[in-house]
Amino acid sequence: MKAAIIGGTGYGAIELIRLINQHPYLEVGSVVSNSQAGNNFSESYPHLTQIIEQPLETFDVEAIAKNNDVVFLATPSGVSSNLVPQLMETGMKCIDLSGDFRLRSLEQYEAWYKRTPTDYEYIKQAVYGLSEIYPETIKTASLIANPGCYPTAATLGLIPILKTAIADMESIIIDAKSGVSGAGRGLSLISHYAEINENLKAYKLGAHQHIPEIEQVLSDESGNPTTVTFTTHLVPMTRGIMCTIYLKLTETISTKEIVNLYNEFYKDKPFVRVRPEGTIPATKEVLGSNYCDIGLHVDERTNRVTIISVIDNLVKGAAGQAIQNANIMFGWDERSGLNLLPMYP
Ligand SMILES: NC(=O)C1=CN([C@@H]2O[C@H](COP(=O)(O)OP(=O)(O)OC[C@H]3O[C@@H](n4cnc5c(N)ncnc54)[C@H](OP(=O)(O)O)[C@@H]3O)[C@@H](O)[C@H]2O)C=CC1
Ligand SMILES: CC(=O)N[C@@H](CCC(=O)OP(=O)(O)O)C(=O)O
Repeated sequence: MKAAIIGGTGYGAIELIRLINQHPYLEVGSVVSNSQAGNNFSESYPHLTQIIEQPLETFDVEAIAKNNDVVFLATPSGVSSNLVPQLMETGMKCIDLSGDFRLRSLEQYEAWYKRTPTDYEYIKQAVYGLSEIYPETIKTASLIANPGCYPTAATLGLIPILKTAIADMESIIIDAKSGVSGAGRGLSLISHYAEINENLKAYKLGAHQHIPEIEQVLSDESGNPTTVTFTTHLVPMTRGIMCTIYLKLTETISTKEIVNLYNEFYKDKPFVRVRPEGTIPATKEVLGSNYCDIGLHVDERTNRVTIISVIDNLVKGAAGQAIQNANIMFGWDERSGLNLLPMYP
């Protein structure tokens, strides 16, 4: 099956190509670029010389529909919302990595993304692609809103405990850190070498576009309107996200019991690894892989639990989860093309 990739020279696209290139049922089809159409792909990414040698194409809906079976959009928010309706009209299935189809409320989208939302018709059709939690709806979807990188790590870390009666729902704090590839390939002051090297920055306090996305998922999964305090930080590394999550417990429970609870919740989910009591995951332990690793610790003095959830932002946080969703949509083993050992060191 051929996969078209839009936003061809960005980091999400290049990661999709890496994964599709070794997928048993998918192959790289059209690679579409707004800025580099006509150039050879390996001019943008010389590390793929003699591996992906094909011209970057302009966005031509008919050609994409004729030559491909599925489309991955690795385009920014505000761009995907223009392209997806055109692609869907041809009957193609779309998996969108941007935030354009994730929020059910148009008002929330406008308020947090500061942009005009897409047509509600498409929001209604979009299925939120958190693979471990919504496999049944993903199976029948025509449009997947692939989750944001921070929301993937945060919600996978929180959902099992929110399903119990032991979580104080008003006490959730998510302290999140990302490597700079999370900001994409485009140049910006925040990720400029001299600005981020040997530096640690908090950003978008109380204003991050992932706040309503996290709250939407947690509200759905807990059955109660849920708010969170969510703070993002940029750290001087290339890949990786760590969410350190704190919440108060309403009952006494040991670390061992909570680890058991998470193990039970994720027992059939190959990409979530719950760490044994006493071991705490680090970003490097999931680097280049589709794993989300979760570590847990109950502080019996304060009756708070600390949850550490780590992913590679470009894999489980973007392209890897998009492939996992394609696997579920097309009825393949969800691990197809994703049997990647983390790269260490
Ligand atoms: N980086 C990450 O860790 C994650 C990213 N995402 C989301 O995935 C999407 C892609 O992100 P990422 O690859 O990192 O970003 P990049 O900035 O690296 O790439 C986005 C690409 O989209 C294309 N593009 C940019 N502006 C326009 C435009 N106006 N019209 C058409 N195409 C345009 C460009 O490629 P070209 O000129 O070749 O078309 C650009 O390289 C974004 O929506 C992002 O929010 C989601 C989760 C994690
Ligand atoms: C490090 C960094 O800058 N990360 C980005 C994540 C962007 C992203 O992937 O978000 P959407 O897909 O929701 O647009 C940020 O914090 O905005």
